[in-house]
Amino acid sequence: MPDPHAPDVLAFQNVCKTYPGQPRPALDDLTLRVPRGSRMGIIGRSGAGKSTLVRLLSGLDTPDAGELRVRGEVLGPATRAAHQARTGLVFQQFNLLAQRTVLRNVTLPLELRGVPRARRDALAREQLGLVGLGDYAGRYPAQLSGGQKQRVGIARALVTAPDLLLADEATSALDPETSAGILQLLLELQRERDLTLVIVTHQLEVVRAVTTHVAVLEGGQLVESGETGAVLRDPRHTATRALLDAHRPQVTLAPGETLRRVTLPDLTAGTLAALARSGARLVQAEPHPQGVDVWLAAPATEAAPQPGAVPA
Ligand SMILES: Nc1ncnc2c1ncn2[C@@H]1O[C@H](COP(=O)(O)OP(=O)(O)OP(=O)(O)O)[C@@H](O)[C@H]1O
Repeated sequence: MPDPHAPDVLAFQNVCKTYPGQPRPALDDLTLRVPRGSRMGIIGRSGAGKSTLVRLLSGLDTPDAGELRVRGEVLGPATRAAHQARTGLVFQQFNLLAQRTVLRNVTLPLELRGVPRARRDALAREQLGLVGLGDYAGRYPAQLSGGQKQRVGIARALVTAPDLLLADEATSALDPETSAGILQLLLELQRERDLTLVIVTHQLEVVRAVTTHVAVLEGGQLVESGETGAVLRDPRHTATRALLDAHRPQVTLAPGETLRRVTLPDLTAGTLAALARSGARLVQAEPHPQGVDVWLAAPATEAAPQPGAVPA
């Protein structure tokens, strides 16, 4: 669990950013704290300002106004290089160099820092082992699956031993199963190394599976933030509710089908309303690691069969 008394690792204070020629700010007076050791999810619809927030966090871009503090220091020209040295980045499209082997992709950040070859090879091999790719050092990116490419991306991000990891849509290009493996890996590495993880995603299941805290952006503004469970259970802002509604499962029972078991993310009023709209009737619910397992019955069913009598 993150220590509630630890100093925030990141603090945005009234941060504004407008891109040249744009009528509206991409970030508008953003104030947000990311506790050390937490896993912060940044969500919001397209254009809400998520990638801009990551660009500022990574030191790739600067705010027009306001202040960004990292580990207690204002991020600026004097501190940027040191901040970037302690920050790992994982991208949606992996950003591997095609002409380099897996090993040489992972050693790249160490090369840029002048680490001697034997040392950087040893560190990179160690990282590759940790992400499950110990035998892939000599391969090229084109010879890897999407999930393997992302593992290389994670090894490269962590080879410099950062204490902050920024993941921008790290699993959006992957299928659900591969995605789950990558999230599990991120979770394990975050815990083992006591990393602070900031994860930008449009996938609500990623927020649910991985994050301790969540911040919701809308039109460049922070409209809601807090512990993930609380925000998802009881969303206060219409933008958060709209994001949750967009992810609610649409359950339609086939003609003749009387009962079906499905896993729902939660049983909040929004989910129940979505179920009511779909016409399905909730028969029974029980906890499930990813939410709630529910048995749904068609509305026309006179006497719904008992769940235990129906094969799952
Ligand atoms: N380089 C740029 N030049 C001009 N405008 C930009 C630039 N990058 C982003 N914007 C604008 O800033 C706003 C926020 O964009 P940003 O990419 O941060 O949103 P986002 O939440 O990451 O969106 P998405 O989920 O689609 O990636 C948008 O209105 C976008 O059009």
